[in-house]
Amino acid sequence: MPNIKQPEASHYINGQYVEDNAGTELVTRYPATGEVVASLYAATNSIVDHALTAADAARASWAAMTGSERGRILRKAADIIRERNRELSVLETLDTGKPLQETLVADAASGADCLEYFGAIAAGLTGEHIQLGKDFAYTIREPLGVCVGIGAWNYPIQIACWKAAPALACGNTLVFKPSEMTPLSALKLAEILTEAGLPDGVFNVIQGYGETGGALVDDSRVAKVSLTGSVPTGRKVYAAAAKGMKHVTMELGGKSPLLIFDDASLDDAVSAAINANFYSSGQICSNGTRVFVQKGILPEFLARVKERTQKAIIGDPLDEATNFGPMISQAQFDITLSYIQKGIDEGATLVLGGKAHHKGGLYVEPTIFSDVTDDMSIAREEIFGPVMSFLPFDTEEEALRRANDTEFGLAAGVFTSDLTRAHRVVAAFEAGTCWINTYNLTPIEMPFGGTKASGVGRENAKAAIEHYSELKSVYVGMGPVEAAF
Ligand SMILES: NC(=O)c1ccc[n+]([C@@H]2O[C@H](COP(=O)([O-])OP(=O)(O)OC[C@H]3O[C@@H](n4cnc5c(N)ncnc54)[C@H](O)[C@@H]3O)[C@@H](O)[C@H]2O)c1
Ligand SMILES: O=CCc1c[nH]c2ccc(O)cc12
Repeated sequence: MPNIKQPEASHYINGQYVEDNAGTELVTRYPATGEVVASLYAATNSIVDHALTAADAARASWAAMTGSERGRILRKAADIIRERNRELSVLETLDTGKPLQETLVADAASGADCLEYFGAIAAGLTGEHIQLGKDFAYTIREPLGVCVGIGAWNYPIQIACWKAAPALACGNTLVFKPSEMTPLSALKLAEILTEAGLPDGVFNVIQGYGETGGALVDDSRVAKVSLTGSVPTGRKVYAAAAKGMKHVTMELGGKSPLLIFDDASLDDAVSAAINANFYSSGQICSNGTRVFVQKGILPEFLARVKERTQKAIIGDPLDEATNFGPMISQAQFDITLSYIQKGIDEGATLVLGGKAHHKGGLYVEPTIFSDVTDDMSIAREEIFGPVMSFLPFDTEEEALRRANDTEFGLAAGVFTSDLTRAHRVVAAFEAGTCWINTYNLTPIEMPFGGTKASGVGRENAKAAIEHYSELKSVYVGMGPVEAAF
């Protein structure tokens, strides 16, 4: 493991590192070997208050700057992230265990894209003029105030940027709490934003477990909460935010369907099914883990997926040849293996994998099940691990009914060469993000988010602006004012 410089302290508030070693210790380990990467402390009440006080104090002057001024800082931060992509990617690999081959292209890079995108549109965030005869109205687009971001562990810097960039572009300030399992890259983002010229207090990072997140959500100074996490956490955070009538964005879990029709380009569909289940060792919220395949092509499709999956290079995530890494944590490793056992016990056929990988560490083999039925646990519950389930279907109507028969609604995909069918199917999907003849592409220019239990609101694209600002309506009477008496 490369020697990484320990962060100067656990938290970043008001443009500088801050420590309070009265907090609970928070140790982050390299999932490939269990070696300690860094040792930090969770926020005490005083750190939570310090961060919120800083964000509240910075609010007025940040909101008073022009969009162009704010945008310039975000774009500069994007440039610095790109210059330091390798260093940030190594850090992300150490924290998450994801292959460097992935983090070099998907994590900080997506964060930079996001800062650049919102940096570019910041100057154009305006209200509108509404002519009403001789009277008129106009709207003023205002920031919400102090926002709180709470992150999951699978895409730490990407999640921090997907929240910070739109929040800051709209003139809000932010306190971000990364997942307790991946605390490091958000601190680097804070350093970079300061270097890019961000005024102190506008972006703050504090570490902690769920209770720190809870303390942030409950604070009366907070106007908005954006959570990326599981559905059970989402329910708690949404309920707590509702007490204070706060705005929310909820980016939660999923059990997304991927429908492969018999007229699909099989090579493309096989690649998509592999990406949709094994990229990041299956630890992606929008993964297409229920792969519905039309009966006629199922044997060949399954054979091709199996053959290609056997070529996965499982190894040290820091080796750029590795394309399949360990699970993030012992808990995620145990959960995944227990679902695999449930799959076997409930009668699915294990086609490939199914075991802890012989290399040791927290590796679970890429696993494929066929003969999966809709009622099985592996077809109903989010696993968040490398477990692909094949479900055969006969007709479009049947596939759609079964695809939608879930509490989740994050994402869905369809492979077919029949364009009419493709659009008909996505129109019927109960999911916030859909793909036709591809899967899991999440460019910043496209809104991302879920319906049903998978979430509320959208990240990225212009849609995110509506979730980080609100409109004040102003009616202008040009006279005279008439009254009944
Ligand atoms: N929709 C998306 O964009 C998206 C992206 C990535 C991950 N996810 C989902 O995230 C989950 C995996 O991440 P995880 O295990 O870190 O999720 P999690 O729900 O356990 O934790 C997420 C974050 O919430 C915090 N938290 C926990 N309890 C809290 C509480 N009561 N109040 C405030 N904060 C609290 C945690 O400390 C962590 O920072 C999966 O379900 C996955 O699908 C969703
Ligand atoms: O889980 C994090 C966000 C996300 C959802 N789908 C994808 C696909 C590829 C990524 O790099 C990130 C994500």
